[in-house]
Amino acid sequence: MNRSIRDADAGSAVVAPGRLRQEVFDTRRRMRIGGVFYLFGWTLLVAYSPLGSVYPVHALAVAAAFLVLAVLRVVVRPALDNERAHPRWLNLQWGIVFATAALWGVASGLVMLDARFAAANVPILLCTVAYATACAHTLSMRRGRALACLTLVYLPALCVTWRVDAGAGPAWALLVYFAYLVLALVSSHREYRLRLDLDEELRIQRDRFETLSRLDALTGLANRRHFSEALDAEVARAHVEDQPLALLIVDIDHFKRFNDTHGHVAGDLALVAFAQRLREQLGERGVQLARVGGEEFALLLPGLRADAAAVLADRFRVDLGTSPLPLVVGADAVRASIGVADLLPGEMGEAMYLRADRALYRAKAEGRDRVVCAEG
Ligand SMILES: Nc1nc2c(ncn2[C@@H]2O[C@H](COP(=O)(O)OP(=O)(O)OP(=O)(O)O)[C@@H](O)[C@H]2O)c(=O)[nH]1
Repeated sequence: MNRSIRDADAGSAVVAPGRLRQEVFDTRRRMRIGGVFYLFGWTLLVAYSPLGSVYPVHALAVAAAFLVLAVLRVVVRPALDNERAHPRWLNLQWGIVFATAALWGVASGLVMLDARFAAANVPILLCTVAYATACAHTLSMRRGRALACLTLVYLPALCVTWRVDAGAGPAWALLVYFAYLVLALVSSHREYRLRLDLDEELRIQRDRFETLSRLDALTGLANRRHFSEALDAEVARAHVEDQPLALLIVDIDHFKRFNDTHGHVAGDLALVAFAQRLREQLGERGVQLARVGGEEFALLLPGLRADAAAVLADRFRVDLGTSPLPLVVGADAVRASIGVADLLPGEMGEAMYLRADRALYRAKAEGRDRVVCAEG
């Protein structure tokens, strides 16, 4: 898991989509308003030194650049649903942040070098320390990039302080604080990665539970809950595309007797073998094969009318007799009754299911081991 962030830092796109999406979300949230503070800091040092009157055009140009960069941070939005655009957006956003940090570092360093603007030194140092601290704590999504930002903001002021201050005390203090910031960045990056790992683990668990909640544990087919949703979706699609849709409900005959005679375990194995036979013979034709009850299965057949679906169903039924399921020695061949319905104009999935179920009921009532089509 950790590899993905390292890869991302190296510019590779090998990052799990969920993680990348989260990183984009965090980057947006953490970087959005940061540019405004640089503009504020620059305004402060222009206001507290003669910089504005000595170099009015330069001072204004730098302020305009900070303003543009601050606005860009806000207006360049990520398309959260377009995962392929995420790496590009991240690079762009980091580019804006690098430009802001470099502009602050160079501009503030040059101002500090000029003795005429000494009054600006204290605001510059305070702002520099504040921005660097923010870099270390809020840009921890990418360690390397955040370190580069931190250095761009901090290093010019540190170097100039070292040069102009005879006692070097403030420079040492700045250096020690820089070391602290690097350590803080490393630690907050580790915590960030840990959080991503936990989030991803939770996402995987949630997806696993979601899948399990839609599966029948015994046969591995979809369960009734999943089938009901698929039925509604297929019915809606069939209506929109004006295509036929058939539904089979397949029920094993006298399964209680089978259980009573051969035991529940043999019954379970029979259900598994029955599901397997359905899968092999009808699974390819149907979009959705599910176990919807104890010994009851359902299958949707898009593009088929009831008569064509009944032909398939009867072939399956006859095959159960001619090629019995491989079951416990001595067990009679498992037989099944099948109800068939096709979609009527404007009909809802529930109503279609009810008609197929009634057809199945008739098949049972008429003696079992047969296919009956629903009345329209
Ligand atoms: N072994 C096993 N039996 C199950 C399972 N689920 C349901 N059954 C059994 O399936 C039987 C269904 O009985 P009935 O509803 O009377 O149906 P039937 O005996 O097949 O009779 P008809 O459907 O009318 O032909 C019951 O005995 C249930 O205990 C299961 O997961 N495993």
